[in-house]
Amino acid sequence: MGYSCPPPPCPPPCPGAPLRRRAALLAAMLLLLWVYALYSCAGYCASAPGPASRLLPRAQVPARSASAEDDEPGALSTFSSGAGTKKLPQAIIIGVKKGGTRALLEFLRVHPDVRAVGAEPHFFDRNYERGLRWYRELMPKTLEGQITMEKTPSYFVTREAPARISAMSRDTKLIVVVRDPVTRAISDYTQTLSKKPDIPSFESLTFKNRTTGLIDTSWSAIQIGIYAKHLDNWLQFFPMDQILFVSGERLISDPAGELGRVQDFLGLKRIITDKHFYFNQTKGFPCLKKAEGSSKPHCLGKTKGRTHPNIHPEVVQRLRDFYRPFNMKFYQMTGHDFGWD
Ligand SMILES: Nc1ncnc2c1ncn2[C@@H]1O[C@H](COP(=O)(O)OS(=O)(=O)O)[C@@H](OP(=O)(O)O)[C@H]1O
Repeated sequence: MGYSCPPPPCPPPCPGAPLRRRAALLAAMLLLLWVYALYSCAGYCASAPGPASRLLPRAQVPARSASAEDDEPGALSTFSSGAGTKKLPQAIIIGVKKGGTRALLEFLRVHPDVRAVGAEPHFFDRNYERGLRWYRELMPKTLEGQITMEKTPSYFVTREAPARISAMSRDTKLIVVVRDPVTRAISDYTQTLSKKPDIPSFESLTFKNRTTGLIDTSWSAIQIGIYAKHLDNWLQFFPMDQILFVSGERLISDPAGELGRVQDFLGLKRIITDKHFYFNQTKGFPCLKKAEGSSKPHCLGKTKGRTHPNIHPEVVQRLRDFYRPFNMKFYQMTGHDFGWD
C-alpha cells in the first residue's frame, strides 16, 4: 500500500504539500484562461478572418442572401474560401426585374476577373440599415485586379438607391438590363401567377378602367417599365457614362455580342466570346458550354424562360401605345434605340 497524505491539516511528514497545492492552483488558472480564450474566439476564428470578417460575429452574417425571391441565387455557388479579401462591389447590375439580370450575371461569372455574390443582397433597398460591413461580408473574396459584383434588379426602381450607392462609392459602375416593357410586364405577372395562382387576370390588373382603356400605373408590373422616369432619378447622382444599358433581347439573340460590350465597360479583357455559348433547343435559350468552376454545360433553371400566358392582342396594343412616349424618351436619354416600337 503506498503512502498518501491524509486530508489537511497535513501532518509534519508531508513537506511537498504546499508546493503541490500551488501547482494545482496554477494549472486551474491556466485551464480557466484557455477556456476563456476559446470562448472569445468562437464566431471569429472559424472563418479564417480577413479584416472584414472580424467586424461581425458569424451568427449575424447570413450564409446566403437576405432575399432571393424566385431567382436562382445559388445556381452556381461562389467558392469564397481561399486567398483574397472581401471588397465592396465595384460594379452592380441594378435592374431591371425580369430583364435578364440572372443570365447576365451567370455569363459574366465565367470571366476569371469577375467574382460575384450568387444571391441578391437587396442591400440598397431592404437591408441598408445593416450597414456596409454586413454588405461587404456577403461578397466573395477577390484578388488584386478582380472585380466584385452583385445583382439586385429592384435597385433600379428604388428611390433611395442612387444616393446610397453613390455614398458607398461615386465610381461604382452600374449595369441595367432592359427589355421591352410590355413583355417585361407580362413576365413579371407570370412570376407572380406562379406563386399565387388566384390573382386577377393580367387584363384586369392593367386597366383602371377597361372601357376608357386607362392604364393603372400604380401596378408595379406597369410602373417598372417606365424606364425614362427611373433613369432620371439615377442621373441625379451618376453620369451617363457610368451606366451601361444591356439589351435583354440581344442577350438572348447574341449573348457574346452583349457580353463583349459589358467586358469593355468593366475594363476587362474580352475573354467571354461566342465559344462559350450554345443554343439549347429544349430550353429555347442560349446556355453556357461550361459554367464557372465546372466543366459541364449550364442553362438557367426553370424559373427563367417561363411560358407566358396569352394576352389579348388589343391589351398588348394598348400597352404598346402607353409605353411608346416613355420608350422614345428613354432612347433619347441613352442614345440607343432598343427597337421595342
Ligand atoms: N440564357 C437565358 N436563359 C433563360 N432566360 C433568359 C436567358 N437570357 C435572358 N433570359 C430572360 O431572363 C428573364 C428573367 O430575368 P431576370 O433574371 O432579370 O429575372 S429576375 O428579376 O431576377 O427574377 C427570363 O424571363 P421569362 O422568359 O419571362 O421567364 C428570360 O426571358
